[in-house]
Amino acid sequence: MNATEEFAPAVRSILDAAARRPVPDDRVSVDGASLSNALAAADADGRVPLIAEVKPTSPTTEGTHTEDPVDLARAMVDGGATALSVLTEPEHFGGSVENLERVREAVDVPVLRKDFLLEPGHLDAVEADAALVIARFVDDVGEMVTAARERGFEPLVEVHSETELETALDAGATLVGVNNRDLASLTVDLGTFERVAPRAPDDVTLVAESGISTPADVRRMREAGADGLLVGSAIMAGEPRRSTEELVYA
Ligand SMILES: O=C(O)c1ccccc1NCC(=O)[C@H](O)[C@H](O)COP(=O)(O)O
Repeated sequence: MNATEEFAPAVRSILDAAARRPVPDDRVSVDGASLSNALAAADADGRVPLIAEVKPTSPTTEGTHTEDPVDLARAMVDGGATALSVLTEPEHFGGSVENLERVREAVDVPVLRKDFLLEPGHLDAVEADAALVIARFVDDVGEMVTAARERGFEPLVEVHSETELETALDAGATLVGVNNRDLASLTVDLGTFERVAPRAPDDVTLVAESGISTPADVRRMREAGADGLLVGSAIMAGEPRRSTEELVYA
């Protein structure tokens, strides 16, 4: 991992909390549904392949959404979401492994575990279909990609720069998220995806993450090559079914 001094204080706090998390004794083994196949199927159906995020709060969100995560998840799926992302980080995002378990039980779409996983043992806290691996935060991306696949998760490797993209590809990632949010400063710039995406080979499934809030943003990311979009705040801020629909049929 890069020196943590370069990150915003909120991100340093997230990483400190993640490092303190206990590692479960038993290894998870799951027969996860393929997130990348689901994104491709939605695209073939003429829908925007959208991963809607159950995100109760965050360091850049005011207040906390207290609705039942299962109600939110069902509304997002009814609105046309191809897959869901569920925050499991408790201290800064109001998430939990219980939220993920309940949501995955209630819906019939792939569910991504959204958390700050620093070592293979952190993957063992809960079953999911896919797990986020943030290239900037792990010492060995290849080790995390292998560990995720060994457990049956599809790894979504998140990058923010061309260099991190190279690291992800060298690690064998086939599903890559380009985060428009700079985790050093927490600023969002959709130009990040536009800059990084052209460097990825065609056979990699590319997800544009963060800062997407309008149908125009959706079209912009799709034109830049996004095979999928990950949207949290904009959906949580509105009525979740309607705000999902607005983006899925952009
Ligand atoms: O969202 C934050 O405030 C945040 C702060 C610090 C580290 C990570 C953060 N977000 C993680 C995410 O990746 C987003 O939840 C996800 O991409 C959705 O973004 P958005 O649609 O902008 O809510």
